[in-house]
Amino acid sequence: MTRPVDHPAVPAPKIGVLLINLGTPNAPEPGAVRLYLREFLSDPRVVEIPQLVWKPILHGIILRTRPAKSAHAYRQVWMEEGSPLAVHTARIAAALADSFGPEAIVDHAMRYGQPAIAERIDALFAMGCTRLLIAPLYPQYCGATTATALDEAFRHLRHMRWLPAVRTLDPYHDDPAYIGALAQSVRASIAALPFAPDAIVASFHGMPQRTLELGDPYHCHCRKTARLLSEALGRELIVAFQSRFGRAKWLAPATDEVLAGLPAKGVGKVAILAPGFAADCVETLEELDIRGRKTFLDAGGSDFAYLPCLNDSRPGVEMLRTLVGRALEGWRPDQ
Ligand SMILES: C=CC1=C(C)c2cc3[nH]c(cc4nc(cc5[nH]c(cc1n2)c(C)c5CCC(=O)O)C(CCC(=O)O)=C4C)c(C)c3C=C
Ligand SMILES: [Fe+2]
Ligand SMILES: [Fe+2]
Repeated sequence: MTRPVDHPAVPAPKIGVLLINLGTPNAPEPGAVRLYLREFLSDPRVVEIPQLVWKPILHGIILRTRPAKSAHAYRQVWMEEGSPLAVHTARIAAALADSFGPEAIVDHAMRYGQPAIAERIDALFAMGCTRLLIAPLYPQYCGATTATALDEAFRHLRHMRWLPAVRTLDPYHDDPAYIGALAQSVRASIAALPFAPDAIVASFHGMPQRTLELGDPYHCHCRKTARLLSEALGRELIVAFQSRFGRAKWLAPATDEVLAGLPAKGVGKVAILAPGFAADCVETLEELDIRGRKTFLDAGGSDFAYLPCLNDSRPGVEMLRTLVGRALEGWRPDQ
């Protein structure tokens, strides 16, 4: 009879915190943008029309025309270190690095492109993490963002023999820590402006109206964020939805139409923020700060300010420290 062998000393469990954002091209060039769009727009969580109908449109039209147009947009906002979304997401992860004790490793991944979710889960596991918090950096839940990030993580976990214990970060659209961070950030940005805005616009990324009708909570989450932020600021916010894509009806009102209509309503000075984006990216910096500004000024507005996302600002990082810290409760021996 063989005697059971004692298991070698098991080290204290380590925690991996994996922040996930959307992903972005490697370069502001049509080829790199095409690769990125092909992966992103082939995801059935993002484009919810039958693949048999969608694939010929994607490959026959979109991927032939959009990469050059989008590359132009990316070029205008590209930073020395890379795409703004990648740069800000990496900075957020770096700022959180030592926040949860020596047993926790903070890392980041992208749903599309690099660093890939599978690769970072493997790296965390190789570093000894037997507990994993998957944290999609989307305050408002949407199938097209939150769910697909989680899908991808679980798809990879399926192949692992020895699974870590897994938790996921809740959407945080109505969390007082998030609303407080937004309010603090907006107040500070507005105090630094050379003008007092007549109106503040909260612009969220849009999605098809049909997705709302199918039961996705994203629209309700956006509305609730805006209501709570408006209460915290003690002033009205105009809610709008940007980044319309394709021919279907998207959530209304559209940000560009709202901006074009404000001067005729007596709003000459406007400030705009994008509370649904954890990090500034092409959608905020090019679509709002460059194109939105032009739309508003061309329509007769006199002053326009784009208020930056939370990024790795002090209130933004403090907010994530609170949310992630709470999600790790009971896992950290130092608590
Ligand atoms: C923040 C939430 C987001 C939702 C909801 C969302 C839905 C969604 N997006 C598209 C199509 C595109 N989005 C693009 C860029 C983009 N989208 C988000 C976030 C959400 N998208 C971010 C953070 C970014 C920026 C990426 C970057 O590299 O900086 C693009 C690519 C840019 C372009 O070509 O215009 C497309 C296309 C759909 C169809 C969709 C559906 C619900
Ligand atoms: Fe998008
Ligand atoms: Fe856009």
